[in-house]
Parts: sequence; C-alpha cells; structure tokens
Amino acid sequence: MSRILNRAQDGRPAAPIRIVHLGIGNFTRAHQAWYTEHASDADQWGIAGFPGRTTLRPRVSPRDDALDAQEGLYQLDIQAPEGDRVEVISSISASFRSHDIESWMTLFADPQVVIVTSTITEAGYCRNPQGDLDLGNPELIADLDKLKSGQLDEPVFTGPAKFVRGLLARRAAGAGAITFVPCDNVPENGTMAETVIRQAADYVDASLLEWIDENVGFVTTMVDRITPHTSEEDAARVAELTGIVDPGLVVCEPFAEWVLAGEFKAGHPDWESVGAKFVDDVVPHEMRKLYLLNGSHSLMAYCAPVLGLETVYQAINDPRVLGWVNAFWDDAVQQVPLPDAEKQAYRAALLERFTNPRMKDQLARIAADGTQKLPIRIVPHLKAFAAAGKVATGATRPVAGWVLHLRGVGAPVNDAAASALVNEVRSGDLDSAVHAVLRFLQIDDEQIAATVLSQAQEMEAMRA
Ligand SMILES: NC(=O)c1ccc[n+]([C@@H]2O[C@H](COP(=O)([O-])OP(=O)(O)OC[C@H]3O[C@@H](n4cnc5c(N)ncnc54)[C@H](O)[C@@H]3O)[C@@H](O)[C@H]2O)c1
Ligand SMILES: O=P(O)(O)OC[C@@H](O)[C@@H](O)[C@H](O)[C@H](O)CO
Repeated sequence: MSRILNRAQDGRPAAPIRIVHLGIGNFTRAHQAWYTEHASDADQWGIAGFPGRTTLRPRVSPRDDALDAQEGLYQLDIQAPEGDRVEVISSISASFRSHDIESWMTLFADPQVVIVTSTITEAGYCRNPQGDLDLGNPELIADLDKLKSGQLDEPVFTGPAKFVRGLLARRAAGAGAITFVPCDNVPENGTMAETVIRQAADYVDASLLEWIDENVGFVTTMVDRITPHTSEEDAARVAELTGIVDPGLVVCEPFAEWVLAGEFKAGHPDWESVGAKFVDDVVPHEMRKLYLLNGSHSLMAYCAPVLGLETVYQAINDPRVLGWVNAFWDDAVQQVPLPDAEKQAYRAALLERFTNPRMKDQLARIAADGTQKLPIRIVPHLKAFAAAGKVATGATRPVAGWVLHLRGVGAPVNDAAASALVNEVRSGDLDSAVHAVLRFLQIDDEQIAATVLSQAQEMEAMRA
C-alpha cells in the first residue's frame, strides 16, 4: 500500500527557519539539505526554500509542488553500486513560490534568519564575461529599476535583484548580520556573489554599501555530489522499495564533499559533524574539483554524444572517451596546486564515481550553459600551456566537442547566452566555426585553432 509523506506520520517537526535558500533544485536537496539534516544541531536549523527561475509562472516543476504538499519532506535515493539507500529528508521547513517577494522580505527581516544559500546555476548571477554584473541584461535592469524607483512590493525575478531586495528589508528591520553562501560551481563563488550583490546595491541605493560592509558576510564554497535528474524508472523503483509515492524524489551518488572558507557573521549549523571542512583557502580544492571533475564532465558531455552515447557511465566505459578523459586530466592536473599524490588519488576516485553503474547521469544535463562553463573549466588549461609556448592537446578536445555540439551534434543546445554564437558556427564550414568559438573564448592562437579543427574532424569521422 502506498502512502504520502507528511510530518505527522514522519514524526519530525519542522526546525525554526534560519537559512533561506534560492534555487531549491535537485542539487541542494542532495547536498546542503542533507548536510543540515545530519548536523548534530539539526533541530535548530530549518531551511526556507525558493525556486529561483526568472519567470512569472508561480511554480517551476512538480518537484517544487511536492515540497508544499509534503510539508517540506522528500526522499533522497543514494545510489550506491550495491543498491539504493533511501532517506526521508526533513531539513526544509517551508517552501515558497519563486516570485513570492513578500515572504522573501519577511524572512530577510527576521533576525533569526542568518544564512542565505543559493544554487541558481552559473547564469543566475547575471554576470558579463569580465565577471561584473551584466548591466546589459534587460531583465536584470528592469528589476533594479523597479527597486531604484521605490516599487519595493513589486516582484523581482533575477538573483542579484532578489538579494538586494532582501538586504533592503533587513536593513530597514535592523535585523543584523547575515551571511551569503553561494553553492554553484563557480570559482571563488563567495567573491563572485559579493561582486554582483555590491554592484546591484550600488545601482539601486549606494547607501546600502556601507551597511553591507558592516553586516554581510560572504563565504566561498566548493560543493560536490553528483545529482542527476530523477528518472521515471528511479521514481517507480523507489516507490516499490519504500511504499511512498513521492513526486519530490531526488537521486544522487554516495560521495559528498563540502569545503568552505570565510566568515559566518552569525553562526552556522554544525556541518563539520557531517564531514564539511572549514579551511582558510578553498581555491586549491575548487581547482581540483572544477578542473578535474567538472572539466572532464564537460568533455564527455560534448564529445561522447558524437559516438551516440548518452550518460556518463556509457561514456567512461568507451575506451575512446576514457582516453580523451585521461589526456585531459594529464593537462588539467598541471594547473591544480596540490601534491601529486593527492591529485592521482582524486583521479582514481573520480573514475570509480563515473563508473558507478547505478547512476544514469545524462550528458544532456551537463551540456547545458557551455558559454558559462568552458571559460572556467577548460580555457585556463589552454592559456597556461599557451603561455609556455605549448598546446594543451588534452584540453583542446572538449572545445572541439563543443564546436560540434553547437553545430547540432548530440543534445539540443540549452544555453540562453549562446544564440548568436550558434548562428555563427552554423553559418559556415567547420574551420570558420572553430575560429568563431575560439574568438568567443578569447583565444587567439593558430596552433590551438589547428588542433581543435583536426580533433573536430577526427570526431566527425567517428560520428555514430
Ligand atoms: N547537479 C549536480 O550534480 C550539482 C553538483 C554540484 C553543484 N551543482 C550546482 O547547482 C546548480 C543547480 O543544479 P541542480 O542540479 O540543482 O539543477 P536544478 O535544475 O534541479 O535546479 C536549479 C535551480 O536554479 C534555478 N535557476 C535556474 N536558472 C536560473 C536563473 N537563470 N536564475 C535564477 N534561478 C535559476 C531553478 O529554478 C532551480 O530552482 C548547478 O548549476 C551547479 O552550479 C550541481
Ligand atoms: O551543475 P553544472 O551544470 O554546473 O555542471 C554539470 C556537472 O558537471 C555538475 O553538476 C557535477 O555533476 C557536479 O558538480 C558534481 O558535484
């Protein structure tokens, strides 16, 4: 007999809300909410979850509706090679609609709320290629103009505008210190969030900057747990296992890592009790993860579909893709400032994670938003080698794959910032497409162009 999740049956009351999360998608439910659930002081730290998308639609997915219907409860299916381990997670105390600005302001004005976390994708922070707030983004400007002209009860839709709206409410309420903990795969994400929030505040009301100096902390984090999209097959199997029909089900791998650096102005849950590490400098850990895990993910996402492959598991089990991944790692490790033994161990652990046969991680998920990802995961290797007069032939491969992807090979291009580039790469031959992509990546090097072209031609010839 199937049952539906609710707190009365589950027996776990909602903890007081002290964290607001923007972008309550799959990843944060597998990672931050799981860490908070298992922290030694979990009964003190509830999360308020808001979906983040910039849309007028009140809801973005049935998964979000499930949080309301199930009083914040959902199942997490941890897919170990030997079988499923399913937990009910209860750390999300309340869920809201993405445009519910009134609840957003009320929470920011509450002195009990002391942390703001976010997973709104790389694109959600509205940055330009230089890493500054993109004042050419019309949706962002419309939001900021609303705030600047005092229309404070109107909904705003972009991440930076929501953050500034929240801080205005907090200052007005005298609610004290608060700390931002962005959890997206962006290097030095604390500094990145601080930059866009300060620039948005400056646009709206420059007097907020001084208040931010005194009251707002920004923490940089490296987050890691592979969290694929939940499939219908996952939902059916877990319903069979637990007897719970759960439209909010999230699936993930057993591995989880969280490294944080920076000052929490007003405390944080005891995430260390679950294995989170607080360090002085998170950058080497970020480079390890972003370059080796995310970089090879991007390589597989763009190159493996050429061979007709659809998941990370299928890709890494193909000897050609495995060879490309190893060649990429040989180049990328050189930019990771950690001891060799540590890097070798990380590579071995990654291979074990990618070959988990239970995980059906779709390459199409990873392929999204390449314009945001290639510059931070791949380009640093090309530039470091070029500075030494060399071509990083392992790191040119994902660029060659991306050219083919943009030209229509594999999953459809899902990247709001790529439309002009897509038109350009589809309007000429492969050689001109390679040059258009390298111009976009700000790489002006004929040796790199020749290598990318020859690898793209080689892969086109292998096309399934
Ligand atoms: N899935 C993973 O394995 C994983 C692991 C580590 C880090 N992350 C980080 O988490 C992010 C989200 O991944 P997910 O798996 O939760 O995805 P998801 O699609 O399940 O959720 C994404 C959330 O971000 C919101 N969003 C999307 N685009 C936005 C935009 N432009 N502005 C504001 N909000 C926006 C969505 O509404 C949703 O709430 C990734 O982009 C990545 O930076 C993911
Ligand atoms: O989440 P994205 O879109 O930034 O990148 C896709 C994957 O590389 C990523 O989600 C990994 O699965 C994750 O970073 C593992 O911790």
